[in-house]
Parts: sequence; C-alpha cells; structure tokens
Amino acid sequence: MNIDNISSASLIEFKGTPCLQIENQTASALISLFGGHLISYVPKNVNAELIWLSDKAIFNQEKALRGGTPICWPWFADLGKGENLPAHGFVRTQMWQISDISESADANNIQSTTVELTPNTLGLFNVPQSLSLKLSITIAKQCELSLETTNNSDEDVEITQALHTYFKVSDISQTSIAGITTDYYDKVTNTHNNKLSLPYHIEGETDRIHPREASTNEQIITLSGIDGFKIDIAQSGHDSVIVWNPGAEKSTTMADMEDLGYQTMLCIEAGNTQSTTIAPKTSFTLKQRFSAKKEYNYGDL
Ligand SMILES: O=P(O)(O)OC[C@H]1O[C@@H](O)[C@H](O)[C@@H](O)[C@@H]1O
Repeated sequence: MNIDNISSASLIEFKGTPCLQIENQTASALISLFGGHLISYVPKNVNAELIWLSDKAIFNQEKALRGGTPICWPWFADLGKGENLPAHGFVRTQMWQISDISESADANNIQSTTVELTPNTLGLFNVPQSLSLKLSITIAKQCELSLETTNNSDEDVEITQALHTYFKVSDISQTSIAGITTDYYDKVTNTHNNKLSLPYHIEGETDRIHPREASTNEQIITLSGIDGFKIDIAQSGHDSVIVWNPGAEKSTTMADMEDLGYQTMLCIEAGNTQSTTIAPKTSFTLKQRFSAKKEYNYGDL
C-alpha cells in the first residue's frame, strides 16, 4: 500500500527487516512488518521507551522477535490442536502487509496515526481459511493494539490468542503491579488456584495466568517503580492476564535474551487462554492500550 501521503509514517529497514516508522506530535513508534510486531513506542509526554526489545533479538525473518508485542494467534502457547505446532501460533513468524493507514486529530487538534495490518498467510496447520485477522495499531498519547478475528464461515470457530507485550522497566525487583488480584494458574509449578500476595512484585521466574477481574469491562493494570513514571495498561476482550518474566536462570538458557535481560522487562499479556468461540459471520476483538504518566515526588511540586 502507498503511504506517501501519510506524513507521520515512513517505511524503513531496521536490522534488515522492513518496518513502519511513525513519528507524530504525540509519540513515535516502530512496527516490524515481520510479525505485525510493535517493537518501539515512545510517548512524548515522558520521552521514554515503554517497550522492551532484547538486544539479542534475532532479526532473520524466521524466528519470532524477542520483545515488543508478539501476536499470538490462533492459539496461545501450546494450546493449538495437533502435534508439533509452533508455540503461540503462526502469525508472529510471517510477513504482514499494511492494509490501511490514516491520520486524524482530536478536538484539541492532537494528532494520531492508525495503521491496519494483515498477515500474508492464514489457514496454516489446518486452521480454517475462512478466519481472517486484522491488527490495528494507533500511535498517539496512548498506544492501542486491537486484534480483530472474523469468522466468515457458517460454523463456530474456536481460538486462543494473546497480545504478548514486553514492557520495559528500570529494575524488575523494584517494579510493582496493581490491578491484578485474582488467584492464578502457575505454569512454572503447574499448580492451580494460587493465592496472590499483594502488593504484586516479581520474585524469580514468573509465568502466571490470572483470570480477568470479573467486575470490569476494561481491566486497568498499572506498573510502577519505573524511573519517574507509571505505565497504565487497559485491556478488554480478554479472559486472562498472563504475567511472564523468565528470571535469572532461564534467561541464560535463551539464545535471544541477554543473561541480565530479565531485570528490565515484564510481560503483561491480554489473552484468551480459554477457548473463545466465534460464531459464524461475526468478529471478536482483543485490545490492549497503554500510556505513561509522570510520577511526581513532593520535592517536584
Ligand atoms: O519463548 P516464547 O515462545 O516467545 O514464549 C515466551 C513465554 O510466553 C508466555 O506467554 C508463556 O506463558 C511462557 O510460558 C513462555 O515461555
């Protein structure tokens, strides 16, 4: 698609991979067309990177990128039906194309840029061809990712999925998470109904699936303890929040992660880990939106 008339967007190569760079009045961002994968988001109000990308991420257009927002679809982790399926589905490891891009301004004339992306190939691994997928990313004071699955067939289709965002934190041992309170399934110990001790801090390898908070349409999760600002994450359409940090030992076994990489990242994922049924001729949307706000000390006032 021709993006020449969109002044806030340009196509560039980053580490040999085609990417869409967005720079507008409120933020800048980088989206890899391999994976339809957000790899950078810098809102101007804090002028800091919110997204963690591994220095050792492998940009060979085959392996999923370590960091950013991998799109896990049409299954999360190993929940695909069948033998020898790739973890987290097959769209994070293929090229996507830009299907639409637009700029708009709100009532205060604050600019935003929205890009729509679609994966090049669907219907792999016996997944029905009749499913279609569209990712919209809006870059503004907030970054919004919206993943819409449409079932064009005459039968129900079941999927699992996740927007698997790696947030950049200054020091994982000082980071706290608010807005998640539910008992969790611990993937590290394979145990259910674990009680959370609050405040929520990460201590060692963490791989948890929390059912979403029942009483909210949109679940708001706040990360604090980051140098000078907080990150607010709003999620909807999800049934679970996945919290993942590989911890010290596992980091050293991962080829695309620095040994100390775990100290500056935290995955907060909007997911559907229970089977989600999409009725014929309907669409289902999973969303995650995030922004940063400055934290003031009394001394600053
Ligand atoms: O290494 P991958 O396939 O990108 O997955 C990273 C992690 O993704 C998380 O969503 C899973 O809960 C973890 O179990 C997994 O280790």
